Amino acid sequence: MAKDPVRVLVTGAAGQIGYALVPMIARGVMLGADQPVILHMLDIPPAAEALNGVKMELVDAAFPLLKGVVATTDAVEACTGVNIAVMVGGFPRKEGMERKDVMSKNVSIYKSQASALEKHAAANCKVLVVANPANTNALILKEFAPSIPEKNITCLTRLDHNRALGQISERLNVQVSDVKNVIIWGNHSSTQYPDVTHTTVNTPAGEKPVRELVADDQWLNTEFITTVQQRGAAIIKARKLSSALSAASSACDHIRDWVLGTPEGTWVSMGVYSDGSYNVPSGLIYSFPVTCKNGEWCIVQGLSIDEFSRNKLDLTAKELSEEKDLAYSCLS
Ligand SMILES: NC(=O)c1ccc[n+]([C@@H]2O[C@H](COP(=O)([O-])OP(=O)(O)OC[C@H]3O[C@@H](n4cnc5c(N)ncnc54)[C@H](O)[C@@H]3O)[C@@H](O)[C@H]2O)c1
Ligand SMILES: O=C(O)C[C@H](O)C(=O)O
Repeated sequence: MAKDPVRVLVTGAAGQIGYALVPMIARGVMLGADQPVILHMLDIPPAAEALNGVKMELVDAAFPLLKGVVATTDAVEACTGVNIAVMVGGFPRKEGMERKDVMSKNVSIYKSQASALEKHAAANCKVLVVANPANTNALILKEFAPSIPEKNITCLTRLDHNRALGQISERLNVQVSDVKNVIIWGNHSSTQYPDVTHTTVNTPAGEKPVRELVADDQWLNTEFITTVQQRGAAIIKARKLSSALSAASSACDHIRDWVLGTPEGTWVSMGVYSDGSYNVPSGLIYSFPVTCKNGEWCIVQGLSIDEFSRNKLDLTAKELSEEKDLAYSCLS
């Protein structure tokens, strides 16, 4: 029997990530090749004509799984009945701007959209915040939508996770699909900590630790980390636009694994509400290693944290606490 369609909201759908993301969702990349979808696309009035153009293209592409499209500038109409909300709408970082510069523009958007989601989304709607500052926008959304369970509000650090996998794959000249269990700790910013302590590579001789195969701790502890931390800025410098196809693809990975589950023995990185695990202060949206099953994520427990890692976990937590204070000062 055919499945009922799932309603997926994409905010900022007329923007560049939106343009890459909506066809992926309509093709089944996010929820599976047997899952029909109804797309809800929200943007602001100046982008209404462009949004309508995206809707026209979705019709023209004749996606078999796409059972309907709502394209609107009305947040209530956009949020009504949605099962999944991918929050991309906002003001992107331009060359030379720090993420903090975009804070005040974006947190007020997330405060108002929190109310629309809380009142009109389907019960148990899963929320993924992509727009920067992603962790802090997600935290504001959580705080101003108190009836949405905190487990349902997450932010995107899967792009950073995938970037780390990509760097290891290039360095070792192995398939990216053979590398697993990197961790992105903390903020989706240049203080994030890409950690390969527990990362392995599938080789003809079995699974091997990345540290053993790379055999260059100096590179892993310096250049590898900064390359992943600065990758967003490097893309902006090269494209004069922030990353879009990789962000869209990683957003699909994030929701797919959350809804359909992570493969046995594999974890992924998600920005989730901290509960004090790994002595990260509670009350932040912080990226942790998680496994997912039956539509629920769970922080991987018991991983060893050495002194080098501890300092990096604390540094990015400190930045998130400061961002939280700044966000509240922007809102007051
Ligand atoms: N977390 C990540 O890994 C990651 C990666 C890349 C980009 N980003 C962030 O994603 C966001 C979107 O990037 P982009 O390149 O698509 O930007 P973009 O400017 O191309 O698109 C943003 C869209 O949001 C719309 N918008 C603005 N305010 C809105 C509102 N109140 N409601 C609905 N829509 C609104 C704009 O009109 C625009 O169409 C940016 O904040 C960017 O920094 C995050
Ligand atoms: O760094 C940015 O502002 C862009 C985006 O978050 C990215 O990681 O590519």
